[in-house]
Amino acid sequence: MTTRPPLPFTKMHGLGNDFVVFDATRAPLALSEDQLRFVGDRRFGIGADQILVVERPQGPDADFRYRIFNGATGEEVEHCGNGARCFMRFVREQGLTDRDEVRVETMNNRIVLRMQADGRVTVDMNQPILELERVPFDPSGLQPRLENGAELWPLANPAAPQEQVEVAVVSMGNPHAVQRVDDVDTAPVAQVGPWVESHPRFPRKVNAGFLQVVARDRVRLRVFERGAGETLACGTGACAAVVAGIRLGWLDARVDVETRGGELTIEWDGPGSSVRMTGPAVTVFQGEVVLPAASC
Ligand SMILES: N[C@H](CCC[C@H](N)C(=O)O)C(=O)O
Repeated sequence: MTTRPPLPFTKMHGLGNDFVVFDATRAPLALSEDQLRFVGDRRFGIGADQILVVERPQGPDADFRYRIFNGATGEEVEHCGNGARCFMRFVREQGLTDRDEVRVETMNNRIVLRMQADGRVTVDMNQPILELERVPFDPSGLQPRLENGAELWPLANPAAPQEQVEVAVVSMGNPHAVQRVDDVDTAPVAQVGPWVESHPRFPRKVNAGFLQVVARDRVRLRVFERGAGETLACGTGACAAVVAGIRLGWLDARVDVETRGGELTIEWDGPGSSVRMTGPAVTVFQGEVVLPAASC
Protein backbone atom coordinates (compact mmCIF):
# COMPACT_ATOMS: atom_id res chain seq x y z
CA MET A 1 0.00 0.00 0.00
CA THR A 2 1.49 3.36 -0.99
CA THR A 3 1.91 5.71 1.97
CA ARG A 4 1.61 9.37 1.14
CA PRO A 5 4.11 11.68 2.86
CA PRO A 6 2.76 13.73 5.76
CA LEU A 7 1.89 17.31 4.76
CA PRO A 8 2.87 20.14 7.13
CA PHE A 9 0.09 22.60 8.01
CA THR A 10 -0.51 25.54 10.36
CA LYS A 11 -3.77 26.01 12.26
CA MET A 12 -4.76 29.68 12.59
CA HIS A 13 -7.79 31.85 13.27
CA GLY A 14 -9.02 35.39 12.80
CA LEU A 15 -11.53 36.09 15.61
CA GLY A 16 -12.42 32.41 15.81
CA ASN A 17 -12.95 32.04 12.04
CA ASP A 18 -10.48 29.22 11.71
CA PHE A 19 -8.18 28.02 8.99
CA VAL A 20 -5.77 25.30 8.00
CA VAL A 21 -2.92 26.93 6.08
CA PHE A 22 -0.66 25.08 3.63
CA ASP A 23 2.59 26.48 2.22
CA ALA A 24 2.74 25.78 -1.53
CA THR A 25 5.53 28.30 -2.25
CA ARG A 26 8.22 25.62 -2.45
CA ALA A 27 6.25 22.88 -4.23
CA PRO A 28 2.85 22.93 -5.95
CA LEU A 29 -0.09 21.55 -3.96
CA ALA A 30 -3.21 20.31 -5.76
CA LEU A 31 -5.87 19.04 -3.36
CA SER A 32 -9.09 17.42 -4.57
CA GLU A 33 -12.46 18.61 -3.20
CA ASP A 34 -12.77 15.45 -1.09
CA GLN A 35 -9.27 15.97 0.35
CA LEU A 36 -10.19 19.60 1.15
CA ARG A 37 -13.43 18.44 2.80
CA PHE A 38 -11.37 15.95 4.85
CA VAL A 39 -9.07 18.76 6.04
CA GLY A 40 -12.10 20.90 6.97
CA ASP A 41 -13.94 18.07 8.75
CA ARG A 42 -13.98 18.62 12.53
CA ARG A 43 -14.44 14.91 13.30
CA PHE A 44 -12.62 12.91 10.63
CA GLY A 45 -10.01 15.51 9.66
CA ILE A 46 -8.35 18.58 11.17
CA GLY A 47 -11.34 20.99 11.17
CA ALA A 48 -11.51 24.49 9.68
CA ASP A 49 -14.02 26.96 8.25
CA GLN A 50 -11.71 27.53 5.31
CA ILE A 51 -8.45 26.08 3.93
CA LEU A 52 -5.84 28.63 2.76
CA VAL A 53 -3.05 27.83 0.30
CA VAL A 54 -0.05 30.18 0.02
CA GLU A 55 1.56 30.19 -3.44
CA ARG A 56 4.12 32.17 -5.40
CA PRO A 57 2.47 34.88 -7.56
CA GLN A 58 1.50 34.32 -11.20
CA GLY A 59 1.88 37.99 -12.19
CA PRO A 60 4.74 40.51 -11.81
CA ASP A 61 3.13 42.94 -9.36
CA ALA A 62 2.46 40.66 -6.42
CA ASP A 63 4.53 38.91 -3.77
CA PHE A 64 2.25 35.91 -3.20
CA ARG A 65 -0.92 34.21 -4.46
CA TYR A 66 -3.73 33.38 -2.04
CA ARG A 67 -6.20 30.53 -2.65
CA ILE A 68 -9.19 29.93 -0.39
CA PHE A 69 -11.44 26.86 -0.13
CA ASN A 70 -14.57 26.53 2.00
CA GLY A 71 -14.06 23.70 4.48
CA ALA A 72 -17.51 22.15 4.29
CA THR A 73 -17.68 21.93 0.50
CA GLY A 74 -14.07 22.03 -0.71
CA GLU A 75 -15.13 24.69 -3.22
CA GLU A 76 -12.67 27.46 -4.12
CA VAL A 77 -13.93 30.99 -3.34
CA GLU A 78 -12.88 34.49 -4.25
CA HIS A 79 -11.93 36.04 -0.92
CA CYS A 80 -11.59 35.62 2.82
CA GLY A 81 -10.91 38.67 4.97
CA ASN A 82 -10.01 36.97 8.25
CA GLY A 83 -7.89 34.58 6.23
CA ALA A 84 -6.02 37.48 4.63
CA ARG A 85 -4.88 38.69 8.05
CA CYS A 86 -3.74 35.17 8.94
CA PHE A 87 -1.97 35.01 5.54
CA MET A 88 0.17 38.02 6.58
CA ARG A 89 1.08 36.46 9.94
CA PHE A 90 1.83 33.13 8.25
CA VAL A 91 4.28 34.46 5.64
CA ARG A 92 6.12 36.43 8.33
CA GLU A 93 6.30 33.55 10.83
CA GLN A 94 7.35 31.06 8.15
CA GLY A 95 10.17 33.35 7.03
CA LEU A 96 8.65 33.75 3.56
CA THR A 97 9.07 37.52 3.90
CA ASP A 98 10.48 40.01 6.38
CA ARG A 99 8.45 42.91 4.99
CA ASP A 100 5.67 44.69 6.87
CA GLU A 101 3.58 44.99 3.71
CA VAL A 102 2.91 42.39 1.00
CA ARG A 103 0.84 42.41 -2.20
CA VAL A 104 -1.24 39.29 -2.71
CA GLU A 105 -3.08 37.99 -5.78
CA THR A 106 -6.50 36.50 -5.16
CA MET A 107 -8.75 34.67 -7.62
CA ASN A 108 -10.17 37.89 -9.04
CA ASN A 109 -8.19 40.78 -7.56
CA ARG A 110 -5.15 41.89 -5.63
CA ILE A 111 -5.04 42.91 -1.94
CA VAL A 112 -2.37 44.59 0.18
CA LEU A 113 -1.66 43.30 3.68
CA ARG A 114 0.16 45.35 6.32
CA MET A 115 1.44 44.06 9.69
CA GLN A 116 0.84 46.74 12.34
CA ALA A 117 3.23 47.37 15.24
CA ASP A 118 0.63 46.05 17.71
CA GLY A 119 0.45 42.70 15.88
CA ARG A 120 -2.89 43.38 14.23
CA VAL A 121 -3.08 43.30 10.44
CA THR A 122 -4.64 45.91 8.13
CA VAL A 123 -5.93 44.70 4.76
CA ASP A 124 -6.73 46.97 1.81
CA MET A 125 -9.77 45.07 0.59
CA ASN A 126 -10.19 47.11 -2.62
CA GLN A 127 -13.40 48.87 -3.57
CA PRO A 128 -16.70 47.10 -2.94
CA ILE A 129 -18.47 45.80 -6.05
CA LEU A 130 -22.00 47.19 -6.28
CA GLU A 131 -22.99 46.29 -9.84
CA LEU A 132 -25.61 43.60 -9.23
CA GLU A 133 -24.61 41.48 -12.23
CA ARG A 134 -21.05 41.30 -10.84
CA VAL A 135 -22.11 40.11 -7.39
CA PRO A 136 -23.91 38.17 -9.01
CA PHE A 137 -27.53 38.91 -8.05
CA ASP A 138 -30.64 38.69 -10.25
CA PRO A 139 -33.05 41.56 -9.40
CA SER A 140 -35.45 40.91 -12.28
CA GLY A 141 -39.06 41.57 -11.33
CA LEU A 142 -38.11 42.99 -7.92
CA GLN A 143 -38.77 46.53 -6.74
CA PRO A 144 -36.17 47.69 -4.17
CA ARG A 145 -37.03 49.97 -1.26
CA LEU A 146 -34.61 52.93 -1.14
CA GLU A 147 -33.01 54.34 2.00
CA ASN A 148 -30.65 57.27 1.58
CA GLY A 149 -30.71 56.42 -2.14
CA ALA A 150 -29.41 52.87 -1.58
CA GLU A 151 -31.37 49.71 -2.42
CA LEU A 152 -32.87 47.17 -0.05
CA TRP A 153 -34.11 44.16 -2.04
CA PRO A 154 -37.09 42.02 -0.97
CA LEU A 155 -36.14 38.34 -0.78
CA ALA A 156 -38.76 35.63 -0.22
CA ASN A 157 -38.04 32.17 1.11
CA PRO A 158 -38.65 29.92 -1.96
CA ALA A 159 -40.05 27.22 0.36
CA ALA A 160 -42.32 29.63 2.26
CA PRO A 161 -42.90 32.82 0.21
CA GLN A 162 -44.72 34.57 3.06
CA GLU A 163 -41.33 34.64 4.82
CA GLN A 164 -39.58 37.74 3.45
CA VAL A 165 -36.46 39.70 4.35
CA GLU A 166 -34.88 42.86 2.92
CA VAL A 167 -31.21 42.65 1.93
CA ALA A 168 -28.50 45.02 0.79
CA VAL A 169 -26.39 43.32 -1.91
CA VAL A 170 -22.61 43.92 -1.89
CA SER A 171 -19.60 42.01 -3.23
CA MET A 172 -16.12 42.21 -1.69
CA GLY A 173 -14.99 39.87 -4.43
CA ASN A 174 -17.30 37.33 -2.81
CA PRO A 175 -21.08 37.84 -2.62
CA HIS A 176 -22.90 39.19 0.48
CA ALA A 177 -26.58 39.78 1.33
CA VAL A 178 -26.89 41.95 4.47
CA GLN A 179 -30.12 42.36 6.45
CA ARG A 180 -30.66 44.68 9.40
CA VAL A 181 -31.93 43.13 12.64
CA ASP A 182 -32.81 44.64 16.04
CA ASP A 183 -30.67 42.19 18.04
CA VAL A 184 -28.15 39.73 16.58
CA ASP A 185 -28.51 37.51 19.67
CA THR A 186 -32.16 36.78 18.84
CA ALA A 187 -31.88 37.02 15.03
CA PRO A 188 -33.11 33.83 13.25
CA VAL A 189 -29.65 33.11 11.74
CA ALA A 190 -30.05 29.31 11.72
CA GLN A 191 -33.52 29.51 10.14
CA VAL A 192 -33.05 32.34 7.62
CA GLY A 193 -29.32 31.96 6.85
CA PRO A 194 -29.59 28.69 4.90
CA TRP A 195 -32.33 29.81 2.51
CA VAL A 196 -30.67 33.17 1.87
CA GLU A 197 -27.33 31.39 1.26
CA SER A 198 -28.78 29.20 -1.48
CA HIS A 199 -31.42 31.62 -2.85
CA PRO A 200 -31.83 31.19 -6.65
CA ARG A 201 -31.38 34.96 -7.20
CA PHE A 202 -27.73 34.42 -6.18
CA PRO A 203 -26.38 32.10 -8.91
CA ARG A 204 -23.10 31.58 -7.02
CA LYS A 205 -24.91 31.47 -3.65
CA VAL A 206 -24.22 34.17 -1.04
CA ASN A 207 -22.93 34.93 2.48
CA ALA A 208 -25.90 36.02 4.63
CA GLY A 209 -25.14 38.87 7.06
CA PHE A 210 -27.28 39.91 10.07
CA LEU A 211 -26.45 43.49 11.12
CA GLN A 212 -27.43 45.24 14.36
CA VAL A 213 -26.64 48.97 14.41
CA VAL A 214 -25.57 49.98 17.96
CA ALA A 215 -24.29 53.46 17.02
CA ARG A 216 -23.06 55.22 13.86
CA ASP A 217 -19.56 53.89 14.66
CA ARG A 218 -20.41 50.53 16.23
CA VAL A 219 -22.33 47.48 14.99
CA ARG A 220 -22.82 43.83 15.94
CA LEU A 221 -22.73 41.22 13.17
CA ARG A 222 -23.43 37.53 12.64
CA VAL A 223 -22.83 35.84 9.26
CA PHE A 224 -24.17 32.57 7.93
CA GLU A 225 -21.33 31.97 5.48
CA ARG A 226 -21.64 30.43 2.02
CA GLY A 227 -20.17 26.94 2.18
CA ALA A 228 -19.38 27.07 5.90
CA GLY A 229 -22.51 27.87 7.93
CA GLU A 230 -22.39 30.42 10.76
CA THR A 231 -18.81 31.31 11.67
CA LEU A 232 -17.63 33.23 14.73
CA ALA A 233 -16.52 36.07 12.45
CA CYS A 234 -16.49 36.93 8.74
CA GLY A 235 -14.04 39.57 7.53
CA THR A 236 -15.51 40.17 4.08
CA GLY A 237 -18.94 40.04 5.75
CA ALA A 238 -17.91 42.83 8.12
CA CYS A 239 -16.68 44.89 5.17
CA ALA A 240 -19.88 44.29 3.19
CA ALA A 241 -22.08 45.12 6.19
CA VAL A 242 -20.28 48.42 6.86
CA VAL A 243 -20.38 49.41 3.17
CA ALA A 244 -24.12 48.66 3.14
CA GLY A 245 -24.68 50.58 6.38
CA ILE A 246 -22.77 53.64 5.13
CA ARG A 247 -24.65 53.63 1.80
CA LEU A 248 -28.00 53.32 3.60
CA GLY A 249 -27.15 56.27 5.85
CA TRP A 250 -26.89 54.27 9.07
CA LEU A 251 -23.11 54.43 9.68
CA ASP A 252 -20.10 56.78 9.58
CA ALA A 253 -16.82 56.10 7.73
CA ARG A 254 -15.09 54.22 10.60
CA VAL A 255 -16.96 51.42 12.35
CA ASP A 256 -16.05 48.93 15.07
CA VAL A 257 -17.68 45.60 14.25
CA GLU A 258 -18.45 43.24 17.17
CA THR A 259 -18.55 39.61 16.05
CA ARG A 260 -19.02 36.53 18.24
CA GLY A 261 -15.28 35.96 18.00
CA GLY A 262 -14.13 39.50 18.76
CA GLU A 263 -13.81 42.96 17.20
CA LEU A 264 -12.75 44.29 13.80
CA THR A 265 -12.38 47.89 12.61
CA ILE A 266 -13.67 48.67 9.13
CA GLU A 267 -13.11 51.99 7.31
CA TRP A 268 -14.59 53.16 4.01
CA ASP A 269 -14.58 56.72 2.64
CA GLY A 270 -17.27 56.03 0.05
CA PRO A 271 -17.43 55.31 -3.67
CA GLY A 272 -14.05 55.26 -5.41
CA SER A 273 -12.18 54.31 -2.23
CA SER A 274 -10.95 51.00 -0.81
CA VAL A 275 -12.43 49.31 2.23
CA ARG A 276 -9.81 48.86 4.96
CA MET A 277 -10.11 46.14 7.60
CA THR A 278 -7.94 45.89 10.74
CA GLY A 279 -7.97 43.02 13.20
CA PRO A 280 -6.02 40.19 14.84
CA ALA A 281 -4.55 36.98 13.40
CA VAL A 282 -3.50 34.08 15.61
CA THR A 283 -1.32 31.02 15.04
CA VAL A 284 -2.63 28.16 17.21
CA PHE A 285 -0.45 25.15 16.34
CA GLN A 286 1.50 23.42 13.60
CA GLY A 287 1.14 19.81 12.56
CA GLU A 288 1.39 17.23 9.83
CA VAL A 289 -1.48 15.46 8.10
CA VAL A 290 -1.54 12.37 5.90
CA LEU A 291 -4.30 13.05 3.36
CA PRO A 292 -6.53 10.26 2.01
CA ALA A 293 -5.98 9.40 -1.66
CA ALA A 294 -7.85 11.84 -3.92
CA SER A 295 -11.04 10.23 -5.24
CA CYS A 296 -12.43 13.20 -7.26
N1 LIG B 1 -17.59 31.73 3.04
C1 LIG B 1 -16.99 32.79 2.20
C2 LIG B 1 -15.45 32.65 2.18
C3 LIG B 1 -14.83 33.00 3.53
C4 LIG B 1 -15.18 34.39 3.98
C5 LIG B 1 -14.94 34.70 5.46
N2 LIG B 1 -14.44 33.61 6.25
C6 LIG B 1 -14.11 35.96 5.61
O1 LIG B 1 -13.42 36.10 6.63
O2 LIG B 1 -14.24 36.84 4.74
C7 LIG B 1 -17.53 32.66 0.78
O3 LIG B 1 -17.92 31.55 0.39
O4 LIG B 1 -17.53 33.69 0.08
